[in-house]
Amino acid sequence: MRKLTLSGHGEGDEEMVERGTANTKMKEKNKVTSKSINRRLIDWRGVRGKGQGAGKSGSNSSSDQPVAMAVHLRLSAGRSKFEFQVKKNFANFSPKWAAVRCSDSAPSRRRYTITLLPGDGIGPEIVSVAKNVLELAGSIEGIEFGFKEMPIGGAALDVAGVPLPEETLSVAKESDAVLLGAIGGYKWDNNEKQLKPETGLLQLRAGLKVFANLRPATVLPQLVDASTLKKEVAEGVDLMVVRELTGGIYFGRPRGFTTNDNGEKTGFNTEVYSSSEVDRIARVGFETARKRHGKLCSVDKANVLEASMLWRERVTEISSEYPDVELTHMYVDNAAMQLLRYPKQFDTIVTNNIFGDILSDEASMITGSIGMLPSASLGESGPGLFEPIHGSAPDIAGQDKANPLATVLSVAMLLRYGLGEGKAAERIETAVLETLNKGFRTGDIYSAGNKLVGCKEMGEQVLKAVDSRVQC
Ligand SMILES: NC(=O)c1ccc[n+]([C@@H]2O[C@H](COP(=O)([O-])OP(=O)(O)OC[C@H]3O[C@@H](n4cnc5c(N)ncnc54)[C@H](O)[C@@H]3O)[C@@H](O)[C@H]2O)c1
Ligand SMILES: CC(C)[C@H](C(=O)O)[C@@H](O)C(=O)O
Repeated sequence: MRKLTLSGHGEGDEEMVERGTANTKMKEKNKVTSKSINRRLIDWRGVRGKGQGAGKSGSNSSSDQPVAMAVHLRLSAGRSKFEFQVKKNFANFSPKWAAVRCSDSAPSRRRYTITLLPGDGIGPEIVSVAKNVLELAGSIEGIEFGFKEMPIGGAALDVAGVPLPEETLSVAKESDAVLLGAIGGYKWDNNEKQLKPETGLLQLRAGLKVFANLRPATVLPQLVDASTLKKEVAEGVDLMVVRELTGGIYFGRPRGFTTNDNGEKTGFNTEVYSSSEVDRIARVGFETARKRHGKLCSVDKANVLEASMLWRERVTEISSEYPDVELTHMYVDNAAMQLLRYPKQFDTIVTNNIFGDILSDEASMITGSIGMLPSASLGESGPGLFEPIHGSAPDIAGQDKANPLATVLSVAMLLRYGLGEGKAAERIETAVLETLNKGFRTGDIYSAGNKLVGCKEMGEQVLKAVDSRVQC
């Protein structure tokens, strides 16, 4: 199988031809209807904290904790294939006191294969914590996991010479869900394009066809003081960025380097979207908004860019399928400003690949830290990809300073959206809130009066909180 390659040197390039052919095939394949999206993404419900009111659907968390996770979205029926390609001795991976419990009382045991991609920098530290939490919450709910750890990014470059070895992609494709830490680091920053860790991540997203990236940004009541915004601005913020993930300027052709008429080196990229690509992400945006508070803001740059003009045209067209959702449009420069001025005006934002990348990082700081924000990337079929939105944080790697909660919450998204295991997901989210209620804080979310802990200790505390809620 030939891998999708990402670098190029302009028109006529072989890789561009390959991409062009793929695009034509995609056009035929990607006639995504709201029915088919509903098949995969059903029952999205806003879950609000105490005193914040229920979501539009009227659902409330069953927990009595001040749950304020932005949106809970459940996948339809569980997976049908439970093959275990990988046999592992789970005892070696379990946290020291987390034995499998309640197995007799669990209605049925389910098994899933998870691909772990720790990656670089803080990636291995945070994935190790999240894996333990996943295993414990799963065991309590009668779920067994088979894990296969594979290299990606700089770690893969070091062992295999490429940022996404073919085996990593095929193992990921065969699994039920993929958990990624982060990729990248100083060591590989000056590598040529094809040999950058980031290229491996983009190849993974393209290979898994995960076009819809959900990035919830919720200001938890416990962390309102960690926000860099004033309390009255940050308090109660609960928004979801729906980012298109496999198109736009990240993947558009032509791209590359050339020399202009003055003999100067130039670099160029192409922002390109087809109608079907916009339509399918727009529908995910509308479905998300419909299950939250019924407000969708489409962010573009339609005053300047043709790709954004098409984006706005298609989103407006698709809105006729969702008369119950209030659609607004905003230019990205204004959206960046409005996020800081009055973030509570946003419910669901749908936007392209690059604007979503930037706006979700911006939104993360409203919540206190980028170390808190999880994400789920989903396609029409196949395994989802779950990762924190932050990077490999090389400045703190190996120092036990990383906040593992974004990855722990990504594991909750994996359970809910990737496997349809909502109870286990809720167990983890509640445990995170309890841990914060007890005052445990990593450095990035620390404020006076709380207990400063490292990555490992934070993980141990979340495990204790998961464990304390066992009811056999
Ligand atoms: N999905 C990914 O794997 C991903 C995402 C973004 C950046 N990157 C890569 O990561 C590398 C570093 O990029 P960057 O510095 O621009 O962004 P970054 O997100 O890695 O770090 C930005 C800042 O946030 C802090 N930070 C990030 N995550 C944290 C956590 N969990 N706990 C505490 N603090 C945290 C870092 O210490 C740093 O000060 C680059 O190679 C970049 O390409 C990877
Ligand atoms: C590392 C990079 C390729 C990636 C992106 O731009 O999508 C990152 O910023 C992210 O948000 O996951």
